[in-house]
Amino acid sequence: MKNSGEAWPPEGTEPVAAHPDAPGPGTKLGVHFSECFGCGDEQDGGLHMESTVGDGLTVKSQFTVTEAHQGAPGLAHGGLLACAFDEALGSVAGNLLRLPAVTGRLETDFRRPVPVGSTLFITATLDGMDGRKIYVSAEGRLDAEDGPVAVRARALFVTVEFDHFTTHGDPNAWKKMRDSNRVNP
Ligand SMILES: CCCCCCCCCCCC(=O)SCCNC(=O)CCNC(=O)[C@H](O)C(C)(C)COP(=O)(O)OP(=O)(O)OC[C@H]1O[C@@H](n2cnc3c(N)ncnc32)[C@H](O)[C@@H]1OP(=O)(O)O
Repeated sequence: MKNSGEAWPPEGTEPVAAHPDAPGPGTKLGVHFSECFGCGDEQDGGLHMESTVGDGLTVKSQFTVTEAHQGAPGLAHGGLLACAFDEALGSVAGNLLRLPAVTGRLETDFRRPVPVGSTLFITATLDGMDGRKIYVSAEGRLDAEDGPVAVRARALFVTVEFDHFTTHGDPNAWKKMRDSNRVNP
């Protein structure tokens, strides 16, 4: 991944294999939580991203930019693009490792404007782990798998215990997510 700044992944990162129970290449991932801003189908203003496991340690996601996602007129808001990458990067970490984790650090490089009506084809890759630290990176191409690169991102996710979500979040929403059988705690 050609980002600016230091080497990626950092020294000390170890390669990882997908969890034996991780979904295989070609598996459509669906919605992990119906109210998630990134993928939820009960979140009207959300990004409604769709993701599929790719080859190797990748997840492929698509995000179509609508008028609800504008910053400048006719162009996607950079913060929402960062959100799309947070979702894609979290999906590759969570689905392939089957570990609960949260975003600790997220970097984005915006290389081209992303117009309303366009679709970003995002490929997120699991780069490795160092203890609780999970390193992931992604690039988003405009309107086709082989379109021009519009956004690159990389992130550090940190594994947490499940009580992170019930202690700091909404236990009832967590129960709703478990009951929907869309995530595997
Ligand atoms: C099927 C499922 C689908 C799942 C699909 C999911 C898709 C959804 C994706 C959206 C995900 C999100 O937005 S999550 C929401 C946004 N993120 C958050 O709310 C996280 C808020 N932050 C925190 O709760 C905390 O800071 C933690 C948990 C990240 C870390 O706290 P901690 O548990 O006390 O651990 P701590 O010792 O501080 O950090 C552990 C190690 O990580 C390093 N570390 C921590 N933060 C950073 C950082 N920003 N930059 C560099 N390094 C960091 C530390 O130096 C340390 O390294 P060393 O000493 O070990 O070397």
